[in-house]
Amino acid sequence: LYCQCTRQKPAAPLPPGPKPLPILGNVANLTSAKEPWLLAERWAKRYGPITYLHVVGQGLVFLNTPEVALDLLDKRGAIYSDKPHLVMVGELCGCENMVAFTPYGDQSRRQRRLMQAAFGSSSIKHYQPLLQLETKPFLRGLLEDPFKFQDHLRRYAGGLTLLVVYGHHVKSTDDAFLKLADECVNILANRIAAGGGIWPVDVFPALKHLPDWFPGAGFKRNAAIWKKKMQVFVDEPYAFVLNERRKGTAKASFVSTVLDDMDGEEKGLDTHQDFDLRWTANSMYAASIDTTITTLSHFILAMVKHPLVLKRAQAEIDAVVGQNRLPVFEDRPSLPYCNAVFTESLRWGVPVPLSLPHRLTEDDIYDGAFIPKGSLVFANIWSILRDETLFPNAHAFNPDRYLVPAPDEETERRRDPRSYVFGFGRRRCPGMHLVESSAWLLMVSMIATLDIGKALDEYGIEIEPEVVFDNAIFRMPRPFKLAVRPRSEAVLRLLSEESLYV
Ligand code: HEM
Repeated sequence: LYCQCTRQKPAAPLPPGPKPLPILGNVANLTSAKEPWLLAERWAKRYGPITYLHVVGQGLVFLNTPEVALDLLDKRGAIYSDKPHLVMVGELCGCENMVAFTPYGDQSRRQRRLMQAAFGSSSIKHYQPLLQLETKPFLRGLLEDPFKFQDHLRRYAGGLTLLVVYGHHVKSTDDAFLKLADECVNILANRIAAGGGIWPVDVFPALKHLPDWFPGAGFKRNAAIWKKKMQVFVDEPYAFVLNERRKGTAKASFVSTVLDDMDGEEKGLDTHQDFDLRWTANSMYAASIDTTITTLSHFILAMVKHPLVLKRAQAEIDAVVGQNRLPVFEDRPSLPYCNAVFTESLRWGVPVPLSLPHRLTEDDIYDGAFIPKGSLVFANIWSILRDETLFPNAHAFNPDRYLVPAPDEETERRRDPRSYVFGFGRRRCPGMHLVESSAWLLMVSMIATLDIGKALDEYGIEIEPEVVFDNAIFRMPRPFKLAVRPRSEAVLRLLSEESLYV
């Protein structure tokens, strides 16, 4: 089949996969999938560690075990780190400079160096006081209107990211940057990248030469509007930091840290660096919102479904922290059960189940199978985190699985979901150290202050949360019903006090 699309003769058989139709390939297999990761899991069970299929000649490869994902995406990272070249998303909407879409090369390496410098594990402690600022407003919002928990999470993730990336403190939902950011993330997720970001112009690139007024060229007119909006979102918060620095009032943030480091250099910022920094900062924002909402929604869902886990975690917090203050990072080593709940939430939720696709830049042979250049390669994180040998009774939410010490370091690494949930290789999530602090803090703060459980219907009968997934990239549950109550009067008093951290 590969020979239908290229005149080259494959050097070995392609990896196994579902039988394709002539020319169209596996279009039918994919379009019917609501939760594509379930389909990928079925193929993994049937065909083994690597699955291959194609859609109109475009190869799609799923890597279904940790070994294969590490061997290819990590060890052969030099050829497995490019991104799909998308005409609509990249060229026409101007997102080609966003980190998650940047082709592999000098630009992507420069962007990742910036993120590593500012968001590497050793830098995160500088942001920890900022992370505490957004906790109380979130908890208050959740108590006021529990059904809107995802709106509160969106506001929380937005506020936190503006703070950490640009040092901008959001004080109300009318905040201009927050509104701009919300609008742009919405355009990106629900307009530009809806349907996986593939548009007819990606299949037939000649369409981009249609005149804007031409019938059917509406996508070009929309792209021009969206591109302009995204540029404002890239420039305005960045200009805010430059201005704050001129006034001497800038807070520590991703942008200010990078600029401070560059001040030491003789020439200051050249145009390249300036361009890289403003786009990299913007990418951090876009990448953090849906991932954070998804991760924390799964934690809340787990608490609704498992009241005994919540009780046990609360008892641990009461013993270590008491009820007169919120947990802080220094408490973390004394909270092993809460840490296990956090780890299990990452595993059970699988926020980005098929990771983001990497594009293979050279033909490759692995374990006797031929993987063609240009294939889009997906790490099947979902199947790895539901693997019964790694995680017995894998569908159950069970923090206890981490409480028995692992016999050795290798087992410890293999059973830690962090080895997988953030992807693999040179495009691995650069926000993972931030999440490790921010999501942990929010989870333990919820555990410390709130009773989270099932909502009751008009007859006082508990409503089982209905769990539905609509998004093909993020495993974000549709908002479900729940009940949230303060654990005590003391909690209410604590939450009404303003934060004094900054
Ligand atoms: C629990 C929350 C999160 C999860 C599960 C997650 C997961 C992922 C995954 C699976 C990828 C694809 C990696 C790959 O291609 O191999 C990714 C990429 C990325 N993530 Fe995250 N992420 C989270 C939060 C964040 C946050 C908070 C930020 C920013 C502050 C962020 C920034 C990024 C960026 C910029 C990329 C693109 C990297 C590249 O292509 O080089 N993520 N993330």
